[in-house]
Amino acid sequence: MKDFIALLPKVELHLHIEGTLEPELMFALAKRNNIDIPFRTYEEVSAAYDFHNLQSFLDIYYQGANVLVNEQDFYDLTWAYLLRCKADNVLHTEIFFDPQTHTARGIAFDTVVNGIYRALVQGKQELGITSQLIMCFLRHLDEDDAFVMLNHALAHQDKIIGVGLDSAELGNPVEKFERVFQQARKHGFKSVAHAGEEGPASNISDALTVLQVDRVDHGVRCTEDKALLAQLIAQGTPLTVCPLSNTKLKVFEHMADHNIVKLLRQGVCVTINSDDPAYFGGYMTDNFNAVADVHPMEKAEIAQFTINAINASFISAQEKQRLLALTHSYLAQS
Ligand SMILES: Nc1ncnc2[nH]cnc12
Ligand SMILES: [Zn+2]
Repeated sequence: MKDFIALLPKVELHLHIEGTLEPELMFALAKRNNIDIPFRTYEEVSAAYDFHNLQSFLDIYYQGANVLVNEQDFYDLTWAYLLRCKADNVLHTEIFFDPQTHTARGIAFDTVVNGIYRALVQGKQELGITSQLIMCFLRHLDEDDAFVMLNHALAHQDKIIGVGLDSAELGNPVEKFERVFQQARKHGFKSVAHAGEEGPASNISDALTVLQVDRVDHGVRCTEDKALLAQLIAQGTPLTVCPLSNTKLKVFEHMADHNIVKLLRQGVCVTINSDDPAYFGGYMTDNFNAVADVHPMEKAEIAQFTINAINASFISAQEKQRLLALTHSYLAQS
């Protein structure tokens, strides 16, 4: 099955670009920008990446992002991720970025977006990988700050397809962001939100009713509410699930406990994604393998994750047809 997974066409819908910062690039950028980081060796990094919940990860993740200063740094980060996509046969990717992590340190919004976007344009030209950008609001910050970001995003609407919501779920209900999401939707942005990762199933319902999101990021705790689960199936609401992230952050103790395959078989539109691959131990192919290793599946079931991701993506109907045809033909040949 490993060979089948390696060459399977893939679409990624849940990827934080700041979460692709590999230790090697972190060291190089720290040196280039003269930034102090608390690690000197790979051993120190891997010891620090021993997370017990979401917050213990977020503390390290925001600290790592401090090495990103200039446009070239954001370009280098994104280009390195696109090379991983190429290696994993990811044909299309929808990438989150967290501007507030950078503007709070005095980095201009334009520096962040322009650096990332330059790599994405090159990725399309040289690697044939298509992409979209989704700007996330940090849910531990306030509404005013989110509106400042939305105004920045409006000036870059040619580059940004949607808005999202990430960071600490517990203690930060979505109501704070109802108006900013409403405004974003009025301007034509798509919307997504992290919900039901660490927080209860009611956070998923709130993301759907209060924020009216097009997709739910994670959403794995939907099984705690049978009516919600039935609604997700009936409405075909996509969940962007991140298996290695979930076990690293102890949402599930072991991959064998993970509910993604059960959800797939129940007819939920679940997809496989890497979230913050530099921190969680793997990119797309690694995530597919981690699931398939302990949850035996037919090839058609594994390919269904890609089919779901294509259908759930923010690409044109024509582009969806092209990717679906590629995936079906790969499955038929193998
Ligand atoms: N898994 C995750 N949950 C919430 N916020 C995040 N930011 C980066 N990764 C995240
Ligand atoms: Zn995430």
